[in-house]
Amino acid sequence: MAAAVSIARATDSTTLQEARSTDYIKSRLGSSKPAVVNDADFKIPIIDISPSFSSSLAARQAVADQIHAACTTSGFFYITQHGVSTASRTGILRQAERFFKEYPRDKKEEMHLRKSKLGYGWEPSSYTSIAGDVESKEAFNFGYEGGLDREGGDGLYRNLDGTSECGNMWPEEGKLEGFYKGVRAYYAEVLQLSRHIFRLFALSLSLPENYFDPMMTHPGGICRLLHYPPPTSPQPSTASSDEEIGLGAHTDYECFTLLHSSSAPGLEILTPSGSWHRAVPVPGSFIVNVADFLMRWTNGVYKSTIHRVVNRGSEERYSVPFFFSVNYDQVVETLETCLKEGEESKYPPIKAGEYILERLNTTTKDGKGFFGNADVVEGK
Ligand SMILES: O=C(O)CCC(=O)C(=O)O
Ligand SMILES: [Fe+2]
Repeated sequence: MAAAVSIARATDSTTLQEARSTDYIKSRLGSSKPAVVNDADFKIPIIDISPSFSSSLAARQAVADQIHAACTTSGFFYITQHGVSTASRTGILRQAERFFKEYPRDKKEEMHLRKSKLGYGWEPSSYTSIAGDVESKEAFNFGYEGGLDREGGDGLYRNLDGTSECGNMWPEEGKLEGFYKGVRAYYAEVLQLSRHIFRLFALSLSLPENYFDPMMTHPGGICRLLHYPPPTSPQPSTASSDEEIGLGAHTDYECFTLLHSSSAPGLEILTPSGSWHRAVPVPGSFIVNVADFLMRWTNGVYKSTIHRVVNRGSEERYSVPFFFSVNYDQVVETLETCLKEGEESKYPPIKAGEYILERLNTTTKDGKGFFGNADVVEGK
């Protein structure tokens, strides 16, 4: 991989109209023949990653090989025996529920998304829309800050837009006691786990295990608390054209996502034939999915698969995706080892933070972002 690249255009821009169509999302995922040609090959394996904590390289490689198989087919897999404590996992879901149910509405308004240049803060349902649907989700978003990282970085962390002041907005401690403590305990653990998994991704691509280490010295990691209320009317048990969408069809933008959720299902993954596969929560696991950077590094060999959320049941669904990125000032460009003789990269180089911010901004009505934008309400 070239050490320095000059980028004529910072990103391969997404226009608002383009960003609203599933066909467009698909087109962003490359045009080469997919490794999976039918749904029968589409698997979401459950991978016990305990051997990856072994001192034996062969044991770590064996886990990485299972990751490789998942990433080249569905782009999704569950991980178990990952080491993140039950206390943190239970704690973050409890804090999510408290925030959505107990934190006063006027206080939520004070930390509204439109006050953030970075997509952080309170995101009321329907304020944003990823694919033009009216979405039932309500969210709270926050990013990396030193206090959330047990290992500490190299001190060079920069926001998505290159600025350096902390952009997070937190609920008032007196009004939601213990919220930050619960969030920090969880974030610190999933950040550490993500660093570990990123090394497994390197092994999975036959790269040295520490290949990506210089790219995660001050990594970005956006964490999202999400609430999907039960639908207002009974939903079909399988996909139809008129369901109440929790979160519209999309791919994730970063390296990979670690998803933790309550027991209510909702995540649906687009299969090669175009049907929606329901990924039920497996107790104690995380769902891991390949996101766009890994797709771009591998020239599409690793699948950044379209997914969405529909709550079809009668329970509230809470979920907590953690979007692990490389350093936001890192350029992501196709790995030479992933290009066959004479093959061209399908993806121009991009700067990590700029790409993520641009894609986040397309979830607003005018495509220009949340900041200062009072009128972003979506709906068809
Ligand atoms: O809530 C979920 O289950 C998935 C959320 C998701 O896909 C996202 O926020 O990117
Ligand atoms: Fe997602």
